Amino acid sequence: MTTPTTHCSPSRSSLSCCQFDRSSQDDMRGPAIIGNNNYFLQREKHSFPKRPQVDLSFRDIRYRVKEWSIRNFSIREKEILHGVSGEFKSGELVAIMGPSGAGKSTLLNALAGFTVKGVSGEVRVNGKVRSPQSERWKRTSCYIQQDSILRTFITVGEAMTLAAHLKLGYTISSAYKHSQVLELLEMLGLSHCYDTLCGKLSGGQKKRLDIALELLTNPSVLFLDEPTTGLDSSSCSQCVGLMKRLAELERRTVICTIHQPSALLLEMFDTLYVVAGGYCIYKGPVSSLLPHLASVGAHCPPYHNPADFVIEVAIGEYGTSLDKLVAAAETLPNDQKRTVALTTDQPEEAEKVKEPPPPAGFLTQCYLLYKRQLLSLKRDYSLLMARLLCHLLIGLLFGYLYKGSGYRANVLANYVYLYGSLLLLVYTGKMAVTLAFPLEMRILMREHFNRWYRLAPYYISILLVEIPFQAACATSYLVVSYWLTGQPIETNRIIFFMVVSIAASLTAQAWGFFIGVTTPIKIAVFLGPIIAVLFSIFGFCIRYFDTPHVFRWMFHISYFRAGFHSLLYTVYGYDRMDLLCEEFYCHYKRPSKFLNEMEINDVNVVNNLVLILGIGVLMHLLTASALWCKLNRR
Ligand SMILES: Nc1ncnc2c1ncn2[C@@H]1O[C@H](COP(=O)(O)OP(=O)(O)OP(=O)(O)O)[C@@H](O)[C@H]1O
Repeated sequence: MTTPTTHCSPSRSSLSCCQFDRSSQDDMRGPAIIGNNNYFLQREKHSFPKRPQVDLSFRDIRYRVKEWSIRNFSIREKEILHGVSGEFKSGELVAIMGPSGAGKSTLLNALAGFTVKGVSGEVRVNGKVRSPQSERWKRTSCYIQQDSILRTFITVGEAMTLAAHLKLGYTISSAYKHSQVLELLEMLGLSHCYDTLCGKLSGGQKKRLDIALELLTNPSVLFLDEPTTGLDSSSCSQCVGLMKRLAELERRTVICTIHQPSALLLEMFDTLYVVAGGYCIYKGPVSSLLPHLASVGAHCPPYHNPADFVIEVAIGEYGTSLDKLVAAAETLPNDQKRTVALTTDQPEEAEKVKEPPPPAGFLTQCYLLYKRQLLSLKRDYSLLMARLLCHLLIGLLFGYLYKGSGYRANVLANYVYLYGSLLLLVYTGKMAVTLAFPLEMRILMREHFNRWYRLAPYYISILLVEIPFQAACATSYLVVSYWLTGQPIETNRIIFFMVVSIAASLTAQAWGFFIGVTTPIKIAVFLGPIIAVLFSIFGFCIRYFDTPHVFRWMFHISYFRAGFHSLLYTVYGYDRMDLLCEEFYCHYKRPSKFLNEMEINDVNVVNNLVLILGIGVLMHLLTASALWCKLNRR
């Protein structure tokens, strides 16, 4: 494998950075000047499977959310979109505009099917009612979020190749997929970044890579949430120019939300849909915007940017009320353009339409996602190394502090060592994933929604990395500290000790996944430790019969208690011989005496192990269910 570069370099393509810079300058001169020098206007070779053209219409779209009102101490319903309607044709570049908080992203999310909960109304695709969850719709469309969410430590080429394998499966040859990848990268002006790490791309390049990744299946409808936000004017023009080209070639429907574009950029859009306060105040061609506003008494001053003007009108700066604008928008004629949907009257066109190849199968998805995880970790191993080193160092420290406590009759020191060890393994197992997972969520949301893979392979690929690593960390700690503290060197005891400790650590990790998935990061930070401590006190220095009745159930479900008692029994049970007494009298010279007094003289280690692992499996199932709900019940 080639070493990834940290900046775009001319590799695998005749196109160079110098050409890119020149094209950027061309773009700044406006759309009319974008010529053959520009990457984005290079001819598409049409090697992608032809996809159906899609006309999208929507009626009475409403979005309601339930809000908790502290003042009234009740839940109230708030309507954000108030029954908007419209129609977007294939081959059109559509801009959804409006003041901040008008409902642009909400409308885009509802149309894309990204938001389902709370949305009512009807969306039709080529005249047929669309279900947002339908597989057919998901195959036809893609949704690109505002923030570019890419894995920073894989290269552009690797990201594209992996996406191609996942999305296009293995029914088509790797050579064909590679040619698709190269063609798309060339089309989007990213060929020279093939070996560049995604994290090192510029904002504009990231946006284009986002688009390239989704274009692999050649979707008919592209939804983009504020694709130009955060870009300079040159990159904005490039981005809108690219979207325009995507709409024109193959007559895709490209719909994006946009913040106050320049007059030049605005002209590149075919259709404008202006939202204010959750209502539509204009829908139609860009060229008809100013005449329409003039008809309601809002005259655009000369040399004023129409995009700025319509926003100013929407927020009432020209004295035109929202009601008047909404009423005027309702009188706008529907688009009379011919519907270009592929229906039975166009059999030869319809014949050319192909379903994209089936995506990779379950096991292949697991393998590819696992490979991606490993690749990222290989390049960014500092965190893993830190985790491993910390375990080793703490093992040395504990070993030093409790040196020899394993064979001495000073049982209390060993008792504290065993408790501390388990607490350490529970904390490190839990917190590492509790905090890391919320960051993963955004990538998962985007890729899962765009049908890259299913949830189960994704989750399995994460576990295939996290479980062995946590087990390795725990082992490194246990080996060092077990030996230094002088615990009994007997095969069975060593095996039980290691297995129980690692199992408890992995179950804590499962809890960590669950907390990370179900709670916001700020709450997860303290909820994780609180739960760990809560379960740990039941079993440590408190006996079952001393525990108030109301808390006794905690004994039965505490994997910490099960783990701790099993460790004590493994070390002191199974008829262990007398401990070394270096003083005149040692109360716990006989290990069985200690176990008797702690009321843990009949521990069944295997049963406890089953309980620990059972809770771990249960937590993973609950995590997967919570993830499924998050992904599918938005
Ligand atoms: N789930 C929700 N709960 C409560 N309010 C919401 C929710 N989703 C959106 N809103 C509110 O709806 C309004 C519209 O939000 P939206 O994100 O669609 O605005 P926008 O036009 O895209 O704004 P911007 O341009 O600033 O991103 C905002 O006032 C927002 O606070």
